[in-house]
Amino acid sequence: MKDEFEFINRIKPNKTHQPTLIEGIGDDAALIRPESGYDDILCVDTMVENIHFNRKTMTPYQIGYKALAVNMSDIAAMGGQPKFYLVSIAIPNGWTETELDDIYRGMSELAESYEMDLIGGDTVSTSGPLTISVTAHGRVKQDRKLLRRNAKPGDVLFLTGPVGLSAAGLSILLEEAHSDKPIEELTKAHQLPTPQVKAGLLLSESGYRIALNDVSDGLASEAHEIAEASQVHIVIAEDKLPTIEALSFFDKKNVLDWMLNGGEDFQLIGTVSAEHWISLSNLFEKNGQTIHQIGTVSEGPSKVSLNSKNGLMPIDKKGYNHFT
Ligand SMILES: Nc1ncnc2c1ncn2[C@@H]1O[C@H](COP(=O)(O)OP(=O)(O)OP(=O)(O)O)[C@@H](O)[C@H]1O
Ligand SMILES: Cc1ncc(C[n+]2csc(CCOP(=O)(O)O)c2C)c(N)n1
Ligand SMILES: [Mg+2]
Ligand SMILES: [Mg+2]
Ligand SMILES: [Mg+2]
Repeated sequence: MKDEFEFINRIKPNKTHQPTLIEGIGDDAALIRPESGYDDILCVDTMVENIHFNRKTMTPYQIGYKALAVNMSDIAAMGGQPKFYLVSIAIPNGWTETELDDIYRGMSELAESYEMDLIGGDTVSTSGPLTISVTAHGRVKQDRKLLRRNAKPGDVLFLTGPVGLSAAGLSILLEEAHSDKPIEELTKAHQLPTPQVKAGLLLSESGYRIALNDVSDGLASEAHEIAEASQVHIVIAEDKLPTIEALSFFDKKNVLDWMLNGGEDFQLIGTVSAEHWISLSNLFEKNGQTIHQIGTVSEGPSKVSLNSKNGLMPIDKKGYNHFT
């Protein structure tokens, strides 16, 4: 890159969507106006080259798209509507201007479909790997937030869609797993995950008491987070886990491990009272969204078990961990 100022001018959006934006890119910081009746949601997730992606697994466009998608997923997991984002990027030598533009194109095309505005960020050089950190802002109606601590014994455990696809896709991209059958759905799930914003909004608008989490580290790990925050025992029924045909081309043991511990699927896992489950699933059907019951919630102590044909077995918080 010749000059970071020229770069910032290039990535600056030439139009914005959100009426609550007062000042976007260009001053010391962005200004947004709070909206009465809503709480603001703020989150940040970072992607680091060789940890979250490498040159073989993701194109620059996909890196940008996913860096924003994972943050929209956390907004969705709070039941929120995403509104704004900021991007901090540390760029090593060797990345071309075209590649950097492609990273931003990946973000802006995803942002555009949700009318999210880029309102700031930071651009630095680094002697380390490319690192991109996206801060997202969203809003949720006051008192409609969907917290991990909301689960209660007797609840239904649900999932918005199949998991394990991203881990399968990653294994294929890393050439650890192979199949002659069509597997594009798996690699795409890894590279261009869809944040479940519409599902999160439906869950929030339902008005029911809902515990919710997005599947970034793996189904088992996210279920543990709900179990710990709510002090409950979560039971996942193996035969109720939704799947897709492309996963059936792989060894069953691998598939179960991808499903439970793979992560990066960004589906939403949550709980709702048994009383409200049918009307919630009807609401999803009416709105063209999927939701599946995958288990139940019972009295603590907090733990997660898998109910399979071998009986009930406790499962560990074995998902992705950066330091083990
Ligand atoms: N370095 C940090 N400093 C302050 N708070 C942090 C830090 N890292 C995580 N947190 C906070 O800890 C909580 C859990 O974060 P975590 O990153 O595990 O959630 P997540 O984004 O849902 O998961 P993932 O990062 O796997 O997508 C959040 O409230 C987050 O803001
Ligand atoms: C090249 C390559 N190797 C391994 C992985 C797997 N991986 C990395 S981070 C993560 C969990 C979410 O991270 P975080 O907790 O930081 O949100 C997973 C499953 C990958 N994506 N790319
Ligand atoms: Mg995080
Ligand atoms: Mg999350
Ligand atoms: Mg996250």
